[in-house]
Amino acid sequence: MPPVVRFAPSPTGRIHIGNVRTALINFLFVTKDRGRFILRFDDTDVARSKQEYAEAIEEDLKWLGIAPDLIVHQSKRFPLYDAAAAKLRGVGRLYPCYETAEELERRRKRQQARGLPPIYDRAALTLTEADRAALEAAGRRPHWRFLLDHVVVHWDDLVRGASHIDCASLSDPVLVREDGTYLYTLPSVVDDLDLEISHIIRGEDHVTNTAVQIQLFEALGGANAAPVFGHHNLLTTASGEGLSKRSGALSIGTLREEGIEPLAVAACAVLTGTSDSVHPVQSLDELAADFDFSHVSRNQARFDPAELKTLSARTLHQMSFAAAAGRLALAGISGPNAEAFWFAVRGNLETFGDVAIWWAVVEGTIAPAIEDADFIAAARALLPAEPWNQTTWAEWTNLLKTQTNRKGRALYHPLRLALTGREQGPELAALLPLIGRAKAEARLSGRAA
Ligand SMILES: Nc1ncnc2c1ncn2[C@@H]1O[C@H](COP(=O)(O)OP(=O)(O)OP(=O)(O)O)[C@@H](O)[C@H]1O
Repeated sequence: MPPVVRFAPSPTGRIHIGNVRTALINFLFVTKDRGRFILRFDDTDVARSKQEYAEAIEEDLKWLGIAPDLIVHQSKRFPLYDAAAAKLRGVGRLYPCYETAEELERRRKRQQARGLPPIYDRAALTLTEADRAALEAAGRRPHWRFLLDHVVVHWDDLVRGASHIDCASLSDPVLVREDGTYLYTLPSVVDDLDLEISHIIRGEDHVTNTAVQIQLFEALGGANAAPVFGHHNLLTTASGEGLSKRSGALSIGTLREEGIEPLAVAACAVLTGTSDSVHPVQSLDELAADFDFSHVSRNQARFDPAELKTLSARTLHQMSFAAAAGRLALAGISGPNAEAFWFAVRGNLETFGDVAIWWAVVEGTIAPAIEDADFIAAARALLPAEPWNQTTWAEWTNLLKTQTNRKGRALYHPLRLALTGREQGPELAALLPLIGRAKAEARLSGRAA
């Protein structure tokens, strides 16, 4: 059976590089085996979730090359959660509790003072029908806890290997609040069962939820209903701080606005914190082919925006024309010279937007900078006849070298300034035939052309 995975963000902000690590690792995992990738919005918290964030997350994933096979919103699936809660109540695994937050806090402090672990003491289980009726008559509304089995839960984690949690060391988790709303745990498991998720791959911020969830999977779906789990390390900022959608740090939207390449974001998000080097890639398929859970480190990994910027430029430097052509066309760069143009300039790009500068140099009008008028006049007089090709530059400058005795920077720099109006740039051997003789001659005469 091909794997089915999900990426389950809460739509409470723009996704950041850490969220994208999770999304991509899931996506790469199923890409290899032709499985399904489900985007599930954990939007049961209606106060904090926003449709505009959900749309932005879809947009950001699309920009990265992730096309979900299915998109679901938890806010539209409440009847499923109600049915699951009813089933748990029916088998005695969901019980009402009436303690207030203050009472629970006092109890925790007493336990700590006596050197006991601060876990819920299950006092509510001893309430009689009459006790409950009295509490409700006094205006108390229950919250509902899942009755854990006090056993050690084991799972074989895709990243962390053999893992276990002793559920006797945990409080029975609250699944339903006083106001009837659900905490994250129950809807998550209900949907994973309903959508037949085979692998839950997520950040290690969720490790502590796993044992509870495995018990819930079994309570709702029977023995062995739990999927395979994998918890990868988290990314932090360069100074080691955690990332949060709500703070907006290192959001994909910002990186995109800065002109960072999506494939560079993907490579950085996936390869940082693994034993593989962070290197440019040509496609998500290439990343997928090389991805291996055993390469993922157990430690948190720092994400360095400076490294991403360099990687983005390196990604452009090796991008094929086929990959660039659509975007070049959108920037108005097409026609018979487009491919030669791309190969001439890609090695000099910091961001893709820089193509406009060089397209103006070869196709538009620029103001030349004449540094050494006599030399430039001599160069103009020696311009070869067309047709021009990649060897024209060498022929022309060799001739100039012998005639003027110039070499190195003194020979090349004034020519570059006159022909491109810029101090630096792509190899002139590649640019010159694209500029063409008419423009070259005009620029060497000091005219804008
Ligand atoms: N820093 C991180 N590095 C890697 N994965 C992360 C990081 N932060 C969150 N994730 C993963 O992203 C997925 C979506 O998580 P979630 O929507 O809770 O994001 P969040 O950034 O923690 O959210 P919020 O700031 O809204 O609390 C989860 O699987 C989570 O493990």
